[in-house]
Amino acid sequence: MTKTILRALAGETLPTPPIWMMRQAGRYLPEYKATRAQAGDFLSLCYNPELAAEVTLQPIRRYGFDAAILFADILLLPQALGADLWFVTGEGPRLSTITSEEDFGKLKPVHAIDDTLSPVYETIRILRRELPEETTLIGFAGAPWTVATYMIAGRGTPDQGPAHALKDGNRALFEQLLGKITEGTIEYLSRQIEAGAEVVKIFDSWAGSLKGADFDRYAKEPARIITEALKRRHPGIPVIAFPRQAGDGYIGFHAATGADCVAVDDSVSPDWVAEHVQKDGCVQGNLASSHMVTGGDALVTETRKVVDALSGGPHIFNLGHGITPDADPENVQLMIDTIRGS
Ligand SMILES: Cc1c2[nH]c(c1CCC(=O)O)Cc1[nH]c(c(CCC(=O)O)c1C)Cc1[nH]c(c(CCC(=O)O)c1C)Cc1[nH]c(c(C)c1CCC(=O)O)C2
Repeated sequence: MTKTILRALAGETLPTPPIWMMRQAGRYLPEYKATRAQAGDFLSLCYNPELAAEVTLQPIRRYGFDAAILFADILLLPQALGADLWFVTGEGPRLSTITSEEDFGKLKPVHAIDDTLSPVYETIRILRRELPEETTLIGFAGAPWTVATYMIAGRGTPDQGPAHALKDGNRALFEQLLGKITEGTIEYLSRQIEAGAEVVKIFDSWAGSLKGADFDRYAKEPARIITEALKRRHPGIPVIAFPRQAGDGYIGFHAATGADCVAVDDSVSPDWVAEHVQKDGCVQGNLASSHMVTGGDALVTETRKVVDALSGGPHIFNLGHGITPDADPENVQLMIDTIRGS
C-alpha cells in the first residue's frame, strides 16, 4: 500500500504527514472560477461530470496534494430525495423546508436517489482514470444532523434553531427525517465507493450545536450506523468523521463510531488533540484557514506547531475548516513547503 493517506488511515505514523485541504477546489483559484463560469452556475458544475472532474483535478495539478476530494455538495442528497435546491449568489443555499409530516411524506424513496446522483458517480469514474496514481480519491456526504438542519430550515442558520425546534417539538418526525437521511447516505456513499472512491468523509459541520445526550443520539449514533453499514458492504473502506466544533465530544469519537480517522477543527489546540483524540487513532487537521488569507511568519509558525504536535501518531494535515474565497494561492504553497520541508 503506497498511498500516504491510506497508510495514515491504517494507523501508520509517517515522517511527513500527507496533506489535503477542505474546499481545495474553490473560488480562491482563478482556474476554478473560469470552469465554474463555463458551467454556468454551481449546481450545473456539480452535475457536469467532465467539469466537476476538471475542478477536482485543478488543485492536484497546482499543488500535488496527497488526496483529491470529489467535487460535489452535501446538499445534492436532499435534492435527490426530492427537496427543491438552489443557490443565491453571495448568500448560500436555499431549499424547500420540512416541518410537517406532510412535507416529509412528499420526499422520494431512498432508492430513487441514483436518478439524480448518477452524474456524481460518473465524476468519480473519470477521476479514477485521470488522477495520478499516488493521489487518493475521497468521496463524501453530509452527516444526517447537518443535512437535516438545511432540510428543516431551508437554508444555513447560525444556531440551527429551526432544527432544534423540530427536534424538541416533534421528536418522532425529526427522528424519521434523520433515519431517512441516514439510509440515503449509506446508499449514496456505497455508490461512490463502487464508482471508485477510496475513502469517504462524513461532514457534520453543525455537530457542535448538539449537546449531551443529543450529541450521542444525533451525531455519534448516525455516524456509527453509516460507518458500520459501509464497512459491512465494503470491507476495509476507511471512514473519516468530522463532527466539527465537537470540543470534548471529539474524545472517544473513533471508538463510538468505528471511524478510522477523526477530523478536528481549529477550536481545539493540536496539543490537546494529540493527548485526547490521536491516542485512539488517526486525526486530520487543524490549521486555522485564516492563515491562508494572512500568510507570513504566523502561517509558518502555526503550520509547524500542528505538524510537531501531531507527529507522534497517525496524522493527515488539513485546515480546521474550508479554505475561504479570499485566500491567497501563494499561502497554500507556503503551507505545503513548510510541511514538506522544501
Ligand atoms: C455545510 C456544507 C455545504 N457543503 C459542504 C458542507 C460541509 C462542509 C462545510 O462545513 O463547509 C461540503 C462541500 N461543499 C463543496 C465540497 C467539495 C469538495 C471540497 O473541495 O472540499 C464539499 C466537501 C463544494 C462547494 N460548495 C459550495 C461552494 C461554493 C460555490 C460557488 O462556487 O459559488 C463550493 C466550492 C456552496 C455551499 N455549499 C454549502 C454551503 C453552506 C455553501 C455556500 C457557502 C459558500 O459559498 O462557501 C453546504
